Amino acid sequence: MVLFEIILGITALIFLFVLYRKRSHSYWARRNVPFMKPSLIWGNLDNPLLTKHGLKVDIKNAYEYFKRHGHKHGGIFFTSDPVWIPVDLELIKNILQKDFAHFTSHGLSADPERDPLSGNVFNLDGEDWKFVRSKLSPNFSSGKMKMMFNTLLECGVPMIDHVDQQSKRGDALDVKEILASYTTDVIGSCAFGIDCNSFKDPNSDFRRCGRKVFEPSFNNVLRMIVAFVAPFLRHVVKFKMISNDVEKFFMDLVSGLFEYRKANGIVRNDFIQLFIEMREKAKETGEKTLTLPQITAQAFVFFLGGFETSSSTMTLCLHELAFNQDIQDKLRAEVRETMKKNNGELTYDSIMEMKYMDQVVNETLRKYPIVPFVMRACTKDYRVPDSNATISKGMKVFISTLGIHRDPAYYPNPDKFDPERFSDENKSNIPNNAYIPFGEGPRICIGLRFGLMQTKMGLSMLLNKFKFSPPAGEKYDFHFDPKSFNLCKEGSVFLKIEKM
Ligand code: HEM
Repeated sequence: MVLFEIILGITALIFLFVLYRKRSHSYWARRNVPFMKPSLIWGNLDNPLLTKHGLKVDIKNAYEYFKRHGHKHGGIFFTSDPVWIPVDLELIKNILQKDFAHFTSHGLSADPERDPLSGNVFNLDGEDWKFVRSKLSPNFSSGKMKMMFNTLLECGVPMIDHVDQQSKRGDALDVKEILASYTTDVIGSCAFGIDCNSFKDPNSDFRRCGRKVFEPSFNNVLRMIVAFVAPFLRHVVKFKMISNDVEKFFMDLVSGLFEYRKANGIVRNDFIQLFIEMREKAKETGEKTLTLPQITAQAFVFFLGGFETSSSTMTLCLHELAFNQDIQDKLRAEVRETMKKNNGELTYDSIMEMKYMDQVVNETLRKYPIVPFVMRACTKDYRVPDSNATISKGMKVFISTLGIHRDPAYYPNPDKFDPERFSDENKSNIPNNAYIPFGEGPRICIGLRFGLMQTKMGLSMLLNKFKFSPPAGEKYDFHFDPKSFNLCKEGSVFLKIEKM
C-alpha cells in the first residue's frame, strides 16, 4: 500500500512537472515570436553538467537556427526560462545603441551588501551603474593609457627573459600560462601598484586568485549555471558569486594600499592612485564619490576583465601565427620596422599606429571573440520594430558575437584566419555592427583601449625576439573549453619557440 502511494506521488509530481514545463515552453508561441523547439529538461541548452561545447555554442546554434529560417530574432529557453536572441544587425544596433534605454542592464544582479565584489560596474544596473561608470570612464582616457605605458613595458621584460631562458631547452612551451603571467603582472601593477612577479613566483597570491576565479572547477561551473541558467537559486541558497578567500584577499589588499600610501605619501601611476585622487577631490568639493568597498569591487573587475581577456587574445593570436608563418613574418617585419624608426624602442603612439598589427588583432578577435556573447536584460517593455512582438521587462537578451563573427554572410570562409579582411581596401565590406568584440553602445567595454594596448605590446615584444611554430607533427586542432565563460582553447597551448 505504502509503495503504491509512493509511486502515485512520484507519478503525480512528474505529471505536474511536465505540465509546468509545457506551459513555460509555450511562452514564445503565445507571443508570436519564432522559437526553437526545447527539450523538456534543459530547454535549448546542452546539459550544462555534461556539455562538450558550453553556453557560447548553444547561443551560436540558436543564432544560426533563426538566421537559417530567415527570422530577424527568436526565442529559446534556458531550462524553463525564456531568453531572446536578436539576429538582424539593424535590430542589434537598435538594442545596443538607439533603444539602449530599454536594455540598460547586463541582467546579472549585484548584491553589494552580502557579496561586496559583486557591486562592480559590470553587474550594476540603472542609476548605480551610471554613477559608477561616470566615475571610472576618465581613468581610461588615452592620456591615462599613455601614463601607464611604461609600466606595461617593464612587465614585459621578465616575460622576455623567461621565454629566452626556457626556449633554450628546446621543449615546446605553454604560451597560455606565459601570457596569463604577463597580464597578471600588468594588471597587478596598473590596477594595484604591486609587483606580482608571476614569472619568479608562479604561485603568488595574485596568480593563484586569477587561476581560482577562472579555473573550470566544480564551484565555478556551479556559479556560471546559477548566474545564467537559474539566477533565482542565488537568493534561495545564498550563493556568493565570489568565494570568501578571493573576496578577503582583495578587500584587505585595497584597504591596506589606501592606508599605506596615505601614511607614506606614496604616489604611483596606477588605478589606485586615480581612485585616491578622486576621493580627495570629492572631499574638497563635497560631491558624491565611491566608498572603499565600491572601489575594491571596481579594482576587482579590472583584474578580471584585464588579465584573462587580453592573455587569451594573445594566446589565440600566437596559435594562429604559428600555423600561418607568412602572416607571422609580415607582422614581425612591421614590428621591427616600427622599432627601428623609434631608436629601437616601443612607444604608445608607434604601437597604436601599426596597421598590420591592428589587422591581425582585429582578425583574432573576429575569429575568437573572447567574450562570445553580449548580454542585456530588457529594462522597459520593448516593441520589436516592424513586428507585432513585444519583449517584456526582465527578459534576458543574448547577442551571439561568436555567431555574427563566424557568419559567412559577413565573413566569407569564416574559419580562415585572414587579417586582410581588415585592410583599408576590404574593411568597408564588413557591415556595421558585424564586428562587436568589445560590445557596443553606452555599455561598451570600458577597458577597450587598455586591452588593445596590452595585447599589441605583448605581441610586439614577443615577435620582435622569437619565432613561434607548432610542436613537431602537430596539426591545427581547436576545441572551445566548454566550462569556461570566456572563449578559450581547451587545455594548454604548447608552441615551439626559437630566438631570432
Ligand atoms: C581584449 C580585451 C577585452 C575584450 C575582448 C573585452 C570585451 C568586453 C565585452 C564584450 C564587454 C561587454 C560590453 C557590452 O555589454 O556591450 C566588456 C565589458 C567590460 N570590460 Fe572588457 N574586454 C577586454 C578588456 C578589458 C580590460 C583590459 C578591462 C579593464 C581594465 C575591461 C573591463 C571591462 C568592464 C569594467 C566592463 C563592463 C562595462 C560596463 O558594464 O559598463 N575589459 N568587455
